[in-house]
Amino acid sequence: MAPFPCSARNSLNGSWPRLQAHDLSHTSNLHSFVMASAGPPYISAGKIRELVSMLDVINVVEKGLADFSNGKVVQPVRSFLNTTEHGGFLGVMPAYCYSSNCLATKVLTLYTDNESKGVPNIQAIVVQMDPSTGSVIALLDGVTITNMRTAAASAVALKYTKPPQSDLTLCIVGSGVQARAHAEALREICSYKEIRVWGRNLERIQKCVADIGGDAVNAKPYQDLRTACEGADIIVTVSMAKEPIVKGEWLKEGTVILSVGACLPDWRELDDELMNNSLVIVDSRAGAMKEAGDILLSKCDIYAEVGEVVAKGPVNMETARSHGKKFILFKSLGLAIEDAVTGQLIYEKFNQK
Ligand SMILES: NC(=O)C1=CN([C@@H]2O[C@H](COP(=O)(O)OP(=O)(O)OC[C@H]3O[C@@H](n4cnc5c(N)ncnc54)[C@H](O)[C@@H]3O)[C@@H](O)[C@H]2O)C=CC1
Ligand SMILES: O=C(O)C1=NCCCC1
Repeated sequence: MAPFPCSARNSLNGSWPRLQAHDLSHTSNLHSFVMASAGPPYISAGKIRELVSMLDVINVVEKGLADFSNGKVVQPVRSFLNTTEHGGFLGVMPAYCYSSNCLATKVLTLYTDNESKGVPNIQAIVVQMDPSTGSVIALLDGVTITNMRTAAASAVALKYTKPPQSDLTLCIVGSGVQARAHAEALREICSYKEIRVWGRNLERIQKCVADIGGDAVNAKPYQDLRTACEGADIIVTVSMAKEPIVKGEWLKEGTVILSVGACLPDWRELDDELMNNSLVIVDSRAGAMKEAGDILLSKCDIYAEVGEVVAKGPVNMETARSHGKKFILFKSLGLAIEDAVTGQLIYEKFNQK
């Protein structure tokens, strides 16, 4: 049955009035009563971190990506509108998947210089619905979900492309929110002899290094980007750059690049040499052909979707070399299904408590 009696919601203004006595006759369980009287729960950042681990999120995102590439997900390429006068964007990201029993939409805003205003550059809310009725079952903190599922998607890509050696050097390009989330998620997949963190501002790099775990995880600050990239086995780019900042000529053969920034068609983080020498794996071909500036402007080829790689098995440098490539690169743009499966997992754990 629906999680709340029809009469509990005011159909004119969509508000959630308090339960009326006569509604109880339609209400057969406590869950329905609570939903009807208080409206859908809001699951906060702190609660989300209590309910799910990064590994939990990596596991559901891996299945979500495989389902996506297998045609089991209904999801349009997201739509972005510009708030031109304020230099920002609003994005809407709906997804439905029968096999993961999830229906959700994320609404997000992307601004690039909110720091001076004391708010994050990316803000979001996830609206989770019951696929069988369309009823809203929860509102969830979308910033935490975005941080965790984005880093989880990169972790899935790394799981299927990781270099064979055991003591790896990870270079993180950017020292913001995603830098921290990626340090956490990528440590679930490999161990590192050094984690290099590059940024433009020493104080912020040092803060990021400390937040990641400092000496305990061999994290070190780097102020020169070329030095940070040279010799790295894995490079994750999580900056707000709009021009290419990482150059292919700096990298050693066999480097795995997880490219997370530059999510708009005229934004870049990586130069043409890097893109054209990489075996490129994307989260969504359709998304990449609309939004990925590094792919569109370098005119590089796309090898596969990461969900196809999950289904078929790991890709290594032998595959890359057989395609005439020196690097393996995952281009992440962010998919609504990643939010939907993560939101559903959090909602289910919330209800088990
Ligand atoms: N693929 C995906 O699913 C997602 C991608 N993103 C992208 O990841 C990137 C990082 O996001 P957050 O960590 O949340 O942002 P943030 O604002 O917390 O951090 C951005 C970092 O980039 C640096 N930066 C800003 N302008 C730069 C420039 N011109 N050159 C070099 N560095 C610059 C900042 O100093 C900061 O260290 C953004 O490009 C964002 O759009 C974010 C969420 C999801
Ligand atoms: O998928 C997301 O969420 C985002 N992708 C690109 C940048 C803004 C957030």
